Amino acid sequence: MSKQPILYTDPSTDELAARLRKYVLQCQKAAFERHGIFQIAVSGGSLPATLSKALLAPDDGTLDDKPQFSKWQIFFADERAVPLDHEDSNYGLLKKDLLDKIPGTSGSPTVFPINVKVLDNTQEIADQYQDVLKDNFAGKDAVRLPLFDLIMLGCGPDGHTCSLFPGHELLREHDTWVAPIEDSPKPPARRITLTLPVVTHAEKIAFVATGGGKKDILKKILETEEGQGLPCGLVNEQAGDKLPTEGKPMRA
Ligand SMILES: O=C1O[C@H](COP(=O)(O)O)[C@@H](O)[C@H](O)[C@H]1O
Repeated sequence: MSKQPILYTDPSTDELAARLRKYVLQCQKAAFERHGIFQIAVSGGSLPATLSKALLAPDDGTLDDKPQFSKWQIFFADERAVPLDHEDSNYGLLKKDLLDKIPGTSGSPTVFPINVKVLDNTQEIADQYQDVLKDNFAGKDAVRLPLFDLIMLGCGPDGHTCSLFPGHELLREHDTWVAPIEDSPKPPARRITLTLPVVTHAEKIAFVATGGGKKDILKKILETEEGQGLPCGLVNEQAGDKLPTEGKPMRA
């Protein structure tokens, strides 16, 4: 059995949100100390709603730190090849659930959506998104892989994460940072995704999974050899000590 990731379980999304807030703010602090900005990648699915709950908690004066959104750069761990206002767009979801709700006084993050002018060409969307990453990660061509301060991931019921699906050839992609996928088993079929080496290279990685529907797949990922070969299992395996370590870990 491979080394286990640190796992936390919370009885409700409110408690999960509070824990996530604390964790994100720790990562923000560390990132500011390292380089003055906070560069993160986020997933779609259920994550934006949880993130919104975590980050937009009302300020009752008891919180010791706040998100300093004006120093945040937000990229997408994966995105679907659809217009940004389409219901399947991960950007659209983040905008609706989080970005549109950030109070004006909190500052605005810099957000990097895909270029919708090239929507018909998935390879071109991926190539241009990779260029966006190259432009925003110091050293540019000299950098082997972009170093996100934090990547927040979802876990699909089949064990997929980003748009990396079980058994798909993209799991073996090591030459590019951002790859197109034309045959996603979960609609829509055309998407782009960060590749596994980019995800596992991040300074910190957090899976955020909510709801009883995730119980079986999490058990499989954490407790079976088959599960370790699923995309979420591969991230766990390769990410090592990048997973959250603060607090008291619990088994599901
Ligand atoms: O298709 C996708 O699904 C995963 C998992 O979504 P969830 O609703 O089960 O949290 C998501 O992380 C990914 O970004 C999205 O494109």
